[in-house]
Amino acid sequence: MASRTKGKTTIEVGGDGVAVITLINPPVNSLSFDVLDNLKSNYEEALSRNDVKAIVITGAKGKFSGGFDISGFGEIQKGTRKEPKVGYISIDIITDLLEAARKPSVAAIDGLALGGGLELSMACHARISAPGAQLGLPELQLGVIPGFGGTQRLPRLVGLTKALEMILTSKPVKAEEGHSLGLIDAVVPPAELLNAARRWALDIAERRKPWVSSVLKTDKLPPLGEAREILKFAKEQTRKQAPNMKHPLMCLEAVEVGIVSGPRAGLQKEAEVGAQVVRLDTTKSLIHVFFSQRGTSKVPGVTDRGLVPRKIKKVAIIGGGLMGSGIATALILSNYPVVLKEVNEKFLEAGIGRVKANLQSRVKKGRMSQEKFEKTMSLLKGSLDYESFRDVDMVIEAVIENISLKQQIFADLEKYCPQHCILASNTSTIDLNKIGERTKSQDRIVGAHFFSPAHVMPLLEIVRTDHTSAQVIVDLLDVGKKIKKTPVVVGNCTGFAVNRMFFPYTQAAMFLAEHGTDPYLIDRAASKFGMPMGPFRLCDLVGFGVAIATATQFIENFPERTNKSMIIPLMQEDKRAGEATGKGFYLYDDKRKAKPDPELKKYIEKARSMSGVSVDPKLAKLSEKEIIEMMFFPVVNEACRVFAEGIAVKASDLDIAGIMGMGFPPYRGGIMHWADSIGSKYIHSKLDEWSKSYGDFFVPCAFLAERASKGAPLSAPLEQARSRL
Ligand SMILES: C[C@H](O)CC(=O)SCCNC(=O)CCNC(=O)[C@H](O)C(C)(C)COP(=O)(O)OP(=O)(O)OC[C@H]1O[C@@H](n2cnc3c(N)ncnc32)[C@H](O)[C@@H]1OP(=O)(O)O
Repeated sequence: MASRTKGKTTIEVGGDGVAVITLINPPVNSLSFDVLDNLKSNYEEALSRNDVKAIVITGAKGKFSGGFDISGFGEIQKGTRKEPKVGYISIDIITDLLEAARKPSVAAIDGLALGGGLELSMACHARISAPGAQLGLPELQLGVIPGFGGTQRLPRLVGLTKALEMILTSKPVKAEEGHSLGLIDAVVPPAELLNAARRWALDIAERRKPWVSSVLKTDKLPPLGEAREILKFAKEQTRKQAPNMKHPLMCLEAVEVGIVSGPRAGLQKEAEVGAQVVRLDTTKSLIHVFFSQRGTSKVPGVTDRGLVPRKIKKVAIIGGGLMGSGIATALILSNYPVVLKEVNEKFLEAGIGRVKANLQSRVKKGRMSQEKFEKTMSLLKGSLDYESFRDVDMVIEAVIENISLKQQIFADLEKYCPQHCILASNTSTIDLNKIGERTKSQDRIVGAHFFSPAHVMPLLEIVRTDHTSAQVIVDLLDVGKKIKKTPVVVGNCTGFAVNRMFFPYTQAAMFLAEHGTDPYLIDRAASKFGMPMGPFRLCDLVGFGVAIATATQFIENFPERTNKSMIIPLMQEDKRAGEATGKGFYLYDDKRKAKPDPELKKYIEKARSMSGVSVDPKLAKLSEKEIIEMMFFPVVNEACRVFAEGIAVKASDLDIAGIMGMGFPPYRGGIMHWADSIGSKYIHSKLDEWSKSYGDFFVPCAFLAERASKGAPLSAPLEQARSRL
């Protein structure tokens, strides 16, 4: 059992005969076991008291509930909490005690009702909401299923198709949409919420309003044949979109049982499936990702010092290329006024044009109104000089990767920007100490490494040097959150965390191709493993220019463990440089669809002969599992180095960096979490074996060797405070 209580509920009975039960468990009133125990006692009290005619359930401080306390799943997985009897919460408490009670209840929803929170409200006999509240069942995203009756009640309230959409996408709807769907009975201003809910509850008690048990509704359900077709289609889509996960299909089974055999059988099935999914590896990984993602903005020695983020009122961006314009888009979308500086009118116009195009694509997709487009664009000003930099609070430099150019820019910035201004660079490879060499402002120099396209990709690497002040990091963490990025704070080194960890991924792929493994098989194996695309398709997407520039940095900085391959340079000589040129490892049609190219063999054979490599019969016949190991164990090896060097504060930060920056499948929990699921001993032994046959690229690092010798997890914190940060 958990040692301290987490959250509670209170009950207050008014003169009108309404008992108001309030969920209290900051910050999101999650439904911990303690809250649920209290809720049960308060409900029983309300039902037994003669002065109570009806019940209202609400959440403290403007939030109904963020759902079941997710850490409870972790406790069950680790065995530190005894699992409640199957169906105890969803059937015994929520259905038989709450919904079947002889006194009506109304949910008064403000802020959010997610997961178990929405499910609890659906068991009430009506739901009143404040405008804008978020309503959703995001459980699948966490690897679990709606387990408090959501698989049964949501289809009965909003119809099967809409319910499946909400469950399968995990996307919430706003209260207003919920109202039109039939999920919410009335939307009222926040100040009137509680009184409106009290009146509604009394109206039900006195039969002036209908007494609806959602679980017994049938009017929104399609006829059985149609329902089976809808479910069949949903299952097919799910198998296609989430082939490596079991829980979405298990969830659909619970929905199906409810429709075919009735809600009681459905609730029972949901409870059984709910208990099973908690033990799945994919679920453990997704829950790890939930907490790790929130953990990235907790940086020891920085965020625990009571520093308050300063207000960033205006930001300047230098360079309106792909990155600069993407960063500008991300900032204006979150209401930051931005000055975009370029070297001449033509480039400036092109940069502003790119921002415009980014926003226009939202308007086209119906995700932004024309009015909002104009308002957002009005936050962007162009400039050809530094005059407008005199009142900016932050500058982000996003020019080409040229050290002396960057040094000049930072020296200029020091002259023109106010003393408090944060001086950030979006460099992906260059040492920040070198960039700031010609200034005396080292404490306010920081890396703000965005991933392309910057207004879409969710990761922001915040790179600090030994001199960057904690205040600057706190400020940038706050900006990151405001522009809806997941920030990860990392140390200064070539490639920082993401590029450095994942460089061996492409390196290993080139090595295998040169030694006889089919590149298209490699890409297929990577996609099946869960990567958004394989390494060769990725090289085509980023373009060979970028691939060669990055490789050069790595070869210079880590010569002992880089595998030099001529495949890409040879293709580039022939003007095939990736998707932008219509061909690279693949051929591309007008719709950018990739098709394998038989000509590729020619380049690989030539590269092979230039490097004096011959086909290795063993490597030419690798299974998909072996391909994955040979590509990802070197990634694990580099991640270990990054961790051991203190470039990342926590192993879980590397998990998030890889998931958000490279698309490593979240249901594998991130690179370090995945490695630990395999075991340091096995990974070490494989790398060791390959290094003996194939050279230094595979040599396991000292950190990995040490952990393997002890059988210790790779993600365990460093024993000594060796962090450079
Ligand atoms: C049986 C049931 O069907 C199963 C369930 O209900 S599973 C739970 C379903 N609910 C969810 O998936 C919602 C998860 N939470 C969220 O999406 C977001 O936290 C939110 C939209 C509620 C709020 O977002 P935001 O304001 O950005 O705050 P965010 O930083 O994410 O969370 C604030 C804190 O609340 C915690 N938290 C949020 N939801 C939680 C939950 N359901 N359980 C436990 N902790 C939760 C976060 O871990 C974080 O803690 P920290 O401050 O110590 O890092």
